Amino acid sequence: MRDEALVSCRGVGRVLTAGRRRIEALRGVDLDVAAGESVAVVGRSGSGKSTLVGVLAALDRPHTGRVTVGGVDVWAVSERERRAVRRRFGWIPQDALSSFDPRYTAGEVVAEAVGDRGTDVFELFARVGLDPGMAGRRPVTLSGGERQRVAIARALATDPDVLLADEPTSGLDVLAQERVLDVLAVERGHRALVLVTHDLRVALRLADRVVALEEGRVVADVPVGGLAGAAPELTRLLEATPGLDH
Ligand SMILES: Nc1ncnc2c1ncn2[C@@H]1O[C@H](COP(=O)(O)OP(=O)(O)OP(=O)(O)O)[C@@H](O)[C@H]1O
Repeated sequence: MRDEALVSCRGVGRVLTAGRRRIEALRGVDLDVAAGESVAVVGRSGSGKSTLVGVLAALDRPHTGRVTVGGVDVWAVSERERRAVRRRFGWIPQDALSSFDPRYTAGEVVAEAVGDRGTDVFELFARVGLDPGMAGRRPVTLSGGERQRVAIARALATDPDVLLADEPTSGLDVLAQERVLDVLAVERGHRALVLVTHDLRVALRLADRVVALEEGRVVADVPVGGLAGAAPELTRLLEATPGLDH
């Protein structure tokens, strides 16, 4: 493990089963994320990106290997200690709406995450570019992009060391995507960011490093500056991304 790694995976494997099918969703994954570092995880559908995020956040237990967060071996400690590890992560799901309690207003969704921390909910709304007047609305009445920004405000409510975003702009129109990316760009560097994306342009804009998965394996782990001429998986993604100069 590099000394500066905040989150570290070594030899991580995770097997999922669907009926009789046994899927090795992750195989021997080694990955380090340093404090304040921004890492994009790319790869085609089913390559294991979401599974990796669940393992990084200490939510899902790997079947092989080890995950450490801040030097804590996540699955070797008590459940209580693991919960403390989980609080270091802020989770921005792909589908914000289904992650909200339907009984809550947008403000209540964020207030619940704030808990007794004393952070101002309206300030969090302003930070993600939402009119504080929206706090009284039910998320179902908000646009997709606004909901996603509520999810970011909720993730920021705990002042996490790591923001985990799983396809945070999927299904949004271009303008809404831009707004979400702008909000994440402000957080970049202040805390670590692990961003799952299909879109290499998003990776180039927000990440310091790009990690590519293929069939559960890390096939490339390169600084953004060194993308051109990198591993074949990345080259294919670059070629498949329209409008990219490379
Ligand atoms: N709950 C589950 N039960 C069984 N298999 C699963 C489950 N979730 C995912 N898988 C399988 O595990 C593999 C990795 O899935 P994962 O969702 O991590 O990929 P992904 O790269 O995030 O895909 P996508 O880009 O489509 O979200 C895939 O083959 C998927 O079909």
